[in-house]
Amino acid sequence: MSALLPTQVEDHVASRLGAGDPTLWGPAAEADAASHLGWTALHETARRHLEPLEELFVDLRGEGVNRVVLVGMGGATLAAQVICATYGVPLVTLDSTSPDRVRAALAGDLRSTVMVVASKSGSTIETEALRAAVESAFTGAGIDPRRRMVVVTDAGSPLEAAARAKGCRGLFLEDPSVGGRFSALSAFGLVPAALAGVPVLEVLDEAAAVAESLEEDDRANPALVLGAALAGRRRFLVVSDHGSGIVGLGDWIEHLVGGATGKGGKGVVPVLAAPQAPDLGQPDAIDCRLVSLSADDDAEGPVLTVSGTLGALLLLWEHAVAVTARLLGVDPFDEPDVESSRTAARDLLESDSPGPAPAFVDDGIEAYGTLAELSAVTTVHEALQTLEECLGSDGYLAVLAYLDREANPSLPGARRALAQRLARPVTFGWGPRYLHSTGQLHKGGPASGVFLLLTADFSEDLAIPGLPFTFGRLIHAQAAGDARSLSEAGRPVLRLNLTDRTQVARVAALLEG
Ligand SMILES: O=P(O)(O)OC[C@H]1O[C@H](O)[C@H](O)[C@@H](O)[C@@H]1O
Repeated sequence: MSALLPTQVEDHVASRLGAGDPTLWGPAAEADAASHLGWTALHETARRHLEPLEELFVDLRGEGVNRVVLVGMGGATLAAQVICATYGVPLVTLDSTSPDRVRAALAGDLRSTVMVVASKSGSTIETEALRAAVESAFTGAGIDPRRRMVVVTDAGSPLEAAARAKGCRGLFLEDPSVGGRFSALSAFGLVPAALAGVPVLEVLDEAAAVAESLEEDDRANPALVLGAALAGRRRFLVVSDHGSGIVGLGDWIEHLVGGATGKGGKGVVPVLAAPQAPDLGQPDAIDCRLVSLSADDDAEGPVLTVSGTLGALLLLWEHAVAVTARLLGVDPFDEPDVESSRTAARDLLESDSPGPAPAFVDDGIEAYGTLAELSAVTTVHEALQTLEECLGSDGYLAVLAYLDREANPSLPGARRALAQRLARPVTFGWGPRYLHSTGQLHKGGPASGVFLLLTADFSEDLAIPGLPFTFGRLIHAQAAGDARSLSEAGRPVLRLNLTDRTQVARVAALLEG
């Protein structure tokens, strides 16, 4: 697995990365890399946030405010979720445009709530819509939203300007040179976690304790070992947690690996799985086990075992994936295929057209797709078979559910049986969340994925204050927009729209076969 390792040592990749050398990914990526390498020093530079954070924490607690609702998408929220979950500290993350999910988050106790709005760009549509919804809920409850809103964004973003104009309770600015997928140890990871009650200095200290070793041009450097292993022949990274104690790290790894490597037809496809998942039987799968620091590595066969403290692991994976991107010959910091879905969703929101009619309706489930074969089928069962027949011997199936994750907790469980039945890796993502995680990879990575999108009609929609469409319309436009860009990228896509949410169980049973 480590055939690629010696050249990384000879090329001084680790020390050059530590020194912020933008030439590491080749001439085409140099300009982009030059403005995205601030993350390698975050374990030191992010300490500037700690004092103001502590003051704000004490003030808010003094007012009885101890519930943190984090509003944001992808890299703006995933690290804070891992940090809070690992420390066992509650954090409510609002990263869904499902009307049901938004309504549920707003139904919590607003008197004890502070909202953290996190967005690097400050212009992500979901974040904007969710911020408006939470703000209006505060106002409706007789609470001044400015006193309960903390903003984390890049210096100079439109969100900074809006936060200043409004006069919100806290404003934490991050350095725009920190690449979004590499921002775990920045204000994006630290601010929500600290306000929720995590002693975040510990996380920075853990990262600082390993930082030097990750920059050593040495064959034993774990970032080089991991980075080289991910860039080998095997294209599926099956990540399973064997008691690492780091809760939710897989979701964060999925976003980092998918977004940083999945482009130009290349990339590593992350698959989050339980131990002994059927996906591991495939010859092109890497068995990557997250283990606890004390675990013995007694695994047999080609297995990657990764352990460390939380801060160390966040920094290790960032360094490793930057190395993998170099070996694959891609720019880890760009996302050339993310915009197409956003544009398609915007077009759909602006259009008055009702959109294409379903290919067929089977007992209340509407099937949409561009596969020519769909015109010959009339049942969901046959449509799924048609999609599955598109799966090549090097392919994967992605199930992408634009549903309320809290209301459908068992749906991801269908993944295992499906992987067993298809004898190919299967990934599962919640929409629109995955658009900001594996969305880049699905459209721009290896052209071997086939896609099943699940959407649903909502019995009760929800208005978005200040925007001319509802959350229900937004989530449908996002799903249909991604289906369109996946099809345009040549990927087989089937979208099933459930007109009644009880049909989730029927679809899950069909998937399990
Ligand atoms: O932080 P924001 O600018 O709101 O961006 C949120 C997310 O948007 C995009 O989808 C990127 O692919 C993600 O890496 C990013 O985390």
